[in-house]
Amino acid sequence: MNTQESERLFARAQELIPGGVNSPVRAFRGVGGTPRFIERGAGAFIWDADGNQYTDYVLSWGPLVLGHAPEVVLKAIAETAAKGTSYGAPTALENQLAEQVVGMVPSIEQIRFVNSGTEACMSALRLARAVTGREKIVKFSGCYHGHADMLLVQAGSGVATLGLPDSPGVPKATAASTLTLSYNDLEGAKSLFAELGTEIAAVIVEPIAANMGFVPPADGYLQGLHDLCKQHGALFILDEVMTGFRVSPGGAQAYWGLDPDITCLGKVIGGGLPVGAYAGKKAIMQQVAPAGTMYQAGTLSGNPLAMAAGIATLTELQKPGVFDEIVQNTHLLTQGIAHAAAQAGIPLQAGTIGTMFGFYFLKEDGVQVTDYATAKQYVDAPRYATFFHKMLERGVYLAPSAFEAGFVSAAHTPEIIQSTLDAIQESMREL
Ligand SMILES: Cc1ncc(COP(=O)(O)O)c(C=O)c1O
Ligand SMILES: N[C@H](C=O)CCC(=O)O
Repeated sequence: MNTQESERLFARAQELIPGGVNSPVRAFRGVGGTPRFIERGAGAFIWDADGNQYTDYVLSWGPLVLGHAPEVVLKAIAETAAKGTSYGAPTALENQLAEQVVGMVPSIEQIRFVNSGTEACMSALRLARAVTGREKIVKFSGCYHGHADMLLVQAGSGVATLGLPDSPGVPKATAASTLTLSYNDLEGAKSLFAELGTEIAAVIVEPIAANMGFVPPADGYLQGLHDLCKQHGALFILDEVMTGFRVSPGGAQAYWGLDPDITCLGKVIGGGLPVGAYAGKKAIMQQVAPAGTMYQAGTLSGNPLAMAAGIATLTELQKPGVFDEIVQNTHLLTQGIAHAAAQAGIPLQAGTIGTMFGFYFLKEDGVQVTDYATAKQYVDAPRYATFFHKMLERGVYLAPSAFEAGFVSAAHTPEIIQSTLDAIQESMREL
């Protein structure tokens, strides 16, 4: 495979941009080699600067649930852009996307749009602190909620991939108000609340821990966390930036029957443009300025192009059969991955919920990853790196890290999935 142009672009990028990338996970540090510079995408495929074609299971890290460059989204963006790109004043499009989200996601009564998942989580926590008058927050090791100071504590995603310490630059006092627990350990949460319950403003959790690979919640775990919050007067924040409109059209909360106080959204809600949102019960959201006193703002928040892309994406996703078909194809893929590993005699843990999936190469049989500690202990990251490159050579683009999830889109047909499975079988046989 010729990658000369990507290599040339990467060399220049490293002179201009730290590490050559504008978000660390893109740099291939977890798997080695040169990141591919992408020139275009269509449907399930992307093409790099050297003209190589890949079936894409990263999909811009989740947002592209309809695949690359879907006509409905491009048309909505073009029609909106023809009228202007930003006004810094309200538009009907914001109402329209808000109506859609309120209609789709069970717990949401009001929503505030921002520009990224980071902003959504950061603002949700400020709101929780404002509402409760408390300062401490609880997060889970290996979960990632963006890069706001108080959330860069035992974080997942690139922080986990690069094995970084908690980031320099985060004030000690800020980090001190973030308490961390192990994901899936309800007893640990109970002990913490028994000790510090009156000081805790909120628990923030990824419903599926998908920034340390793919770790589903144990039965009753998420509801158990919410019950603890209720008992102690803390708010329960569900970070659905990744799971929103992916685990089900109503997100993980609809899938598991949860009723969070605040929900964080991002990725799919912007249809591939930069959008995030925090949302929840009206009584809580009414504390946000100018309805209330908790301040949060944004020059480009509710940007018309982004709103139009989000509306088009969610409209398409709600058409009969569209979501279910993606789910079926995601299952097909995950079953095939597990089957290929079994045939090759490779210890593997694979999982899928909705349109998300993930798999770990394990160091031994009979172990299971349930949290960040077991992910670090049991996952064979070097084997994933070898596999990743074999797949890349065969034209399949997976997440360049053993600790990230995968995504399927409406453009991934059973035929495309089958050709990926053929590549998986061949690659696993060579491991
Ligand atoms: C669960 C979760 N929350 C928050 C974020 C932060 O979103 P963004 O990268 O848009 O700031 C991400 C992804 O990056 C995420 O996966
Ligand atoms: N795992 C991250 C988000 O889900 C990857 C996106 C990024 O940080 O660039």
